[in-house]
Amino acid sequence: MTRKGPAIYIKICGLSTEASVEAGVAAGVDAIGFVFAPRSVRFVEPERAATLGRRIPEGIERVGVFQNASLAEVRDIARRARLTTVQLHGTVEDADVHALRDEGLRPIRALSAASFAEYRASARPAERLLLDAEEPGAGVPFDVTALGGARPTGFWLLAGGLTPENVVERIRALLPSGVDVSSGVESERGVKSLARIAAFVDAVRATGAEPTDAEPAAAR
Ligand SMILES: O=C(O)c1ccccc1NCC(=O)[C@H](O)[C@H](O)COP(=O)(O)O
Repeated sequence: MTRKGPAIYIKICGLSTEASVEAGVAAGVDAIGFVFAPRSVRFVEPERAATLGRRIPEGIERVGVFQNASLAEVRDIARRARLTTVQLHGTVEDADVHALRDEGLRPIRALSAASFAEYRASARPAERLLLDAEEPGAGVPFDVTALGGARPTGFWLLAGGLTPENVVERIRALLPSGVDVSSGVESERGVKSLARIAAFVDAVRATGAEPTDAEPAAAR
């Protein structure tokens, strides 16, 4: 793959320390994610995320990760954590996505690869998507055949079990606009490895790959 346009978008997720945020920024990521799912080992309080977010330069998205959260909860945490972006797992109402977008947040709808066919058949307007394994944040890649040969037509992130070792192969197989990683850049569950963050970003950038689809203008 030779680079002809902008680089593949990279999001590192589940950060909770200054050192890991600084490692992501230094490596040149496009987005840093904070997990607000209460039972997650990676959960951070919104105020802690706001403090960490002060180390993130403008232009890098500060993403809040939610699972089955109400619109009121997402709004409240987005304000307290100073988020630019919300990543919505679980049951997600279309009206909530539209409302959050209208309020200036940048929603990413997370779908399991297995549910993508049903989503695609619903012919919704363009929105940013993340295709993930059945259990988010578990470090397990999804079976590519679950997509039935289809893939999103707009901006979309590939997630689920990515690592510095497999990300190039997964990009080549699925041609996403960007990639999202959490477990694969950890030394143990919930503990980010600064060396693996750098190795992951280096591996993606070394492909010279360009995103396959532009981000929908309405989502910018
Ligand atoms: O990280 C969690 O514990 C988590 C909990 C609930 C919903 C989402 C969660 N994480 C999302 C992510 O970390 C990533 O967006 C994605 O699932 C990739 O995770 P991984 O397979 O660990 O790289």
